[in-house]
Amino acid sequence: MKIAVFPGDGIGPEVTHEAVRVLQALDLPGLTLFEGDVGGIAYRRHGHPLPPETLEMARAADAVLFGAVGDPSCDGLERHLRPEQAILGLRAELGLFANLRPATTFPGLEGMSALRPEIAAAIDLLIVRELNGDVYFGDKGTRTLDDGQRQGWDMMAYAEGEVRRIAHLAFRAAQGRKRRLVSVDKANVLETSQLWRDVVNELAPEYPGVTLEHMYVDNAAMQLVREPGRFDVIVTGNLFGDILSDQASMCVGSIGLLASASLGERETAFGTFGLYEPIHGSAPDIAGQGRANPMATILSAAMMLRHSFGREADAARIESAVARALADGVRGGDLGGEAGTAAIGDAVLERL
Ligand SMILES: NC(=O)C1=CN([C@@H]2O[C@H](COP(=O)(O)OP(=O)(O)OC[C@H]3O[C@@H](n4cnc5c(N)ncnc54)[C@H](O)[C@@H]3O)[C@@H](O)[C@H]2O)C=CC1
Ligand SMILES: CC(C)CC(=O)C(=O)O
Ligand SMILES: [Mg+2]
Repeated sequence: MKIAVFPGDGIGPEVTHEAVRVLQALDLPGLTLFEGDVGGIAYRRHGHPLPPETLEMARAADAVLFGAVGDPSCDGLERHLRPEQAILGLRAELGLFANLRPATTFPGLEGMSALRPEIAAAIDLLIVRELNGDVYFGDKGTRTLDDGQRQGWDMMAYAEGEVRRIAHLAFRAAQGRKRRLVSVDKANVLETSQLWRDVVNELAPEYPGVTLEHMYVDNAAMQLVREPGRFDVIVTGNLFGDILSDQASMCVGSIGLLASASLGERETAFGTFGLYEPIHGSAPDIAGQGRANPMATILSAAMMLRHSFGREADAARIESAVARALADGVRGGDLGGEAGTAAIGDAVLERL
């Protein structure tokens, strides 16, 4: 079991450290961890946010545990050298087209939701976000118009094959859950979205047991806070999925709680190769203070054991330890409490 660990910037190393402690406590057979540089730290050490040796390390591993990248001091760099290119590059180079972002209420935490507790209590949804296309990967630039103004532009595009593979994955995910799929787009305005909707509709007859609904993204943002319990699986593009998942995190209680798995088609001896990371970023505002909540990263390690190593029992063990810590009142600053990063890690370890 070879795991490449890429801590990255800001709170990335702090939260990754706790997730590694949890993995090490599980007595996993043949567990080998190796660490690589990504993001701003990699730019400073190697002149590039995703150095070739880091990419090689990812390719040689069975799974990647990723912290976060992003450093305000790098925001003035040319775009291809910015820290964020590390995660975009890994997703593209490793063919990780499917980003699974589950959001489920934790018992006892309903009061921490930004929503009323009785509304938050019903949340149990999965956002399936396409991760290799959309405006994030289209051509982009800044040009000067005839009247002398600067204009920034980014191309949004989806090929039907890209939509088809993520839609199949989402239909199958819905089959294994409550069999309700909501496809989120902006087909009333965008051609990209109209194609998305057409392709999803073409596949629907292959999944007769799944109820398919289409929803415009503006309405979806509203429904997510009005009645999040109505959602089971949401499938959407890269940009909309990025935004809606941060929003879903506050419906549950904190961005420090939501994990993710990024999967492609590569199979290893143990399961599907994947990259696992919290949905949050490097949080420069709290970095270096030991205040970050590591639960999202710890829960991402659980997703790794499930999807990349077929170790459901170990995954469930971690998830239940996190849930029990929360039920026992262990709260980071993001949840109105006093527990620091290491104390939260300790609390999870004690309950494993
Ligand atoms: N996958 C990645 O590596 C991502 C990187 N980023 C990058 O991270 C940097 C900061 O971006 P922001 O927009 O501020 O988003 P962010 O997710 O880093 O932080 C947003 C807010 O949530 C808080 N927060 C985030 N994670 C937390 C945790 N585990 N515990 C407690 N509080 C937490 C932060 O303190 C901040 O107030 C940027 O450079 C951005 O590009 C952003 C999102 C994803
Ligand atoms: C930093 C971005 C590239 C991505 C992002 O915000 C995310 O994946 O959640
Ligand atoms: Mg994001």
